Amino acid sequence: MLEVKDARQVFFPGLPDEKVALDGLNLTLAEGDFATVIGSNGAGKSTLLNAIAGAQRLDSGRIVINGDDVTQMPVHRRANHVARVFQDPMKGTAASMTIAENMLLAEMRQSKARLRIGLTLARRDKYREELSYLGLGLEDRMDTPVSLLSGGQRQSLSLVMAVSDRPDVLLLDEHTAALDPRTADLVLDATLRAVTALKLTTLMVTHNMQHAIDFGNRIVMLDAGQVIRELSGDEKANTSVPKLIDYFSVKSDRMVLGG
Ligand SMILES: Nc1ncnc2c1ncn2[C@@H]1O[C@H](COP(=O)(O)OP(=O)(O)OP(=O)(O)O)[C@@H](O)[C@H]1O
Repeated sequence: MLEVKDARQVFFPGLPDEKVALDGLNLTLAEGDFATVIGSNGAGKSTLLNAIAGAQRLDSGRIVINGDDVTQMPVHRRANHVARVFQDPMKGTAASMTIAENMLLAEMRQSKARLRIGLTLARRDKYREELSYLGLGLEDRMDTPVSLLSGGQRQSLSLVMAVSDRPDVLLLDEHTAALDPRTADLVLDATLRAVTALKLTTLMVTHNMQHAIDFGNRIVMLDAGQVIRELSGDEKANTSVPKLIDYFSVKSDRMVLGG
């Protein structure tokens, strides 16, 4: 379960270019919820993910994961709870290391217990099996340096690494935005399979409204650092891209009119 309580984050406070990125944002995801997060540029999506991952300390408010208050927990300790896949395929993996070495690194980082370092046969078997679920043949290229993989293969590897230790919360930060449509679909398929099989509590930021509708069980709409609307159940099932766009324009009209 993920709870974001009264999260507030202001950049350059008191200065002329002050930016209120999170304005008392509240959000609760139950265990296994898969929420897509949409909002216009500057709505606060990345700041929200940074706050949950610990990359950014909140000015005020709290982040609670499975009942543990992690607000003050540094990013490296939060890696036991939170996994993240970024938009840039170059960001989640180490280019000069092989696929297997990258997976070992991820395992060491996420592990809740102290692990013995080393690419044992047992580990290689486990990695091979995890990679095989992608259906990309990466399990036969475990000693290939990651620099030789395509963006889509690299992003798929990032996903496998992120979910391998079943994180309490999975953050997907526009993780298919930099891929061509066919590869994006492959990575999204793999995402859906992993999130469903492992029942992961997931937040997926996307600028693609159709993806926001097609994936997950909830849609979270952000505007000006707040959740302005959430859709789930029948409301989500019956929504459409024009309806989502309408919700945003209604909100902007209100803001313009000061309502
Ligand atoms: N490190 C920073 N320093 C200063 N201002 C920032 C910083 N990060 C974000 N902001 C500001 O905070 C606000 C929210 O930004 P954020 O990146 O969270 O929005 P977003 O919804 O992810 O936007 P986008 O869709 O463009 O990625 C914006 O006004 C942005 O300019």
